Amino acid sequence: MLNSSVVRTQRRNPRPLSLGEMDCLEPKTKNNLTGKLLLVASLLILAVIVISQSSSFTSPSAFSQREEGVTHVLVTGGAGYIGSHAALRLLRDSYRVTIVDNLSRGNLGAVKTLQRLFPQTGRLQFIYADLGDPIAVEKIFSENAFDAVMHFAAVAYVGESTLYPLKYYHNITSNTLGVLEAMARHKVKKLIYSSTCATYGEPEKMPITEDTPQVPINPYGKAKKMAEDMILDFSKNSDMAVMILRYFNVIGSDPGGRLGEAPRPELREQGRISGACFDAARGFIPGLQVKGTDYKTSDGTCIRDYIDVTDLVDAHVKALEKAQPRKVGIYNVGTGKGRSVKEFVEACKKATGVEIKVDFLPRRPGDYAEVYSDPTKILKDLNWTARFTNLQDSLQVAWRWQKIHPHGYASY
Ligand SMILES: O=c1ccn([C@@H]2O[C@H](COP(=O)(O)OP(=O)(O)O[C@H]3OC[C@@H](O)[C@H](O)[C@H]3O)[C@@H](O)[C@H]2O)c(=O)[nH]1
Repeated sequence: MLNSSVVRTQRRNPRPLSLGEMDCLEPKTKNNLTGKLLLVASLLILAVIVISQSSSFTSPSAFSQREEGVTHVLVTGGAGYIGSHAALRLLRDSYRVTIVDNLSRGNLGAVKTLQRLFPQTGRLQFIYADLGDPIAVEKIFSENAFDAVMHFAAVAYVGESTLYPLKYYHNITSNTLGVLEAMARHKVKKLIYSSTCATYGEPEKMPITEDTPQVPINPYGKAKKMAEDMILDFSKNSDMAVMILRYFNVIGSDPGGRLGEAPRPELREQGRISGACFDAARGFIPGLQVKGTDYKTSDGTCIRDYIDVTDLVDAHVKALEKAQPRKVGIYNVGTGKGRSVKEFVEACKKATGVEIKVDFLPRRPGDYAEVYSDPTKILKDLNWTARFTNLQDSLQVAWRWQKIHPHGYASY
């Protein structure tokens, strides 16, 4: 729920937002009086902006034209955990970035942080829009000259996908189709697509190479696989440069402490192991629930390949640089090492310094026993390899941010 009709209009008719306007997108408070005061303040801010045509407001025209030597990247889902880290890296490397996000899973605080870090006109703009809205998507592509798209925007919880499969097919598969069609209409030449190891399902042979058959076993993996298939079919008769990155399990956060993975209390039941670990360490939940102890693995718990978000965004930038017209590159992005959930829990205890209580539960629907990557191809082709491979260190970096932001970007 957002706090003004202005905001609803904004999502239907998207345009870049200034920092002041972004305040209108903050979640509605439960306290009525505070809510009304916020609404009045927001409207006043909007009025001031409209009257003064604020000079600090990043000019949209800078984004509507190409500039020699500057690559303009549309980062969908750029307010989210991985997307915001990618935007930070792109901005650091002097790319021009347009973030599009519907803030359903993303965080305005991440965008504001980026705006504060990169206040220069023409570097970063934020558009509040839903990729499921074809009119909004067309407007975004017709008013901006993108050189590339990094398509992160997606719901991404395996457990949730088993409960609400249609949400996943809509948000992942259908929205990717919309983005792809808009890219084709507006001749955007490069696509870096966020795919997942969940597209492989439960392979018989480990480690997983890019040639391992994709047999997804949950709606999340199936929705991503269908999106991949659409992209691959389209690319057969297109000059688009395509890179499909299949991430393994992403952890960690910006070593500079500027960004992190904001907790999502409303999705706690379906959340990822890293979020559960930090919630348990903070005392927000009574303990960490290990879901499944009877898998055919060394200690009975699932094996995953945990990849640090800093390494992951590095893979994106390398993919962007190396993407070639009429070519598709498909790469696993992982460390090549499998760690059990029990090992993860031990690393989490050490990283947080909290003796977390652990409960052992039955299996979670949609889970596969063991996945870890063979990252040989990405090393060979893109000269990329994971550098942050110590689980405890990655969790410690993330914990530093989590401790300062127990309620995500809302808490300072
Ligand atoms: O509270 C929890 C959460 C998770 N787990 C277990 O931890 C393991 C990892 O689960 P997560 O939910 O963190 O991650 P998943 O492996 O299901 O998928 C993850 O990796 C691939 C990405 O593309 C997905 O977006 C991401 O959700 C599973 O075995 C799961 O059952 C728990 O034991 N307890």
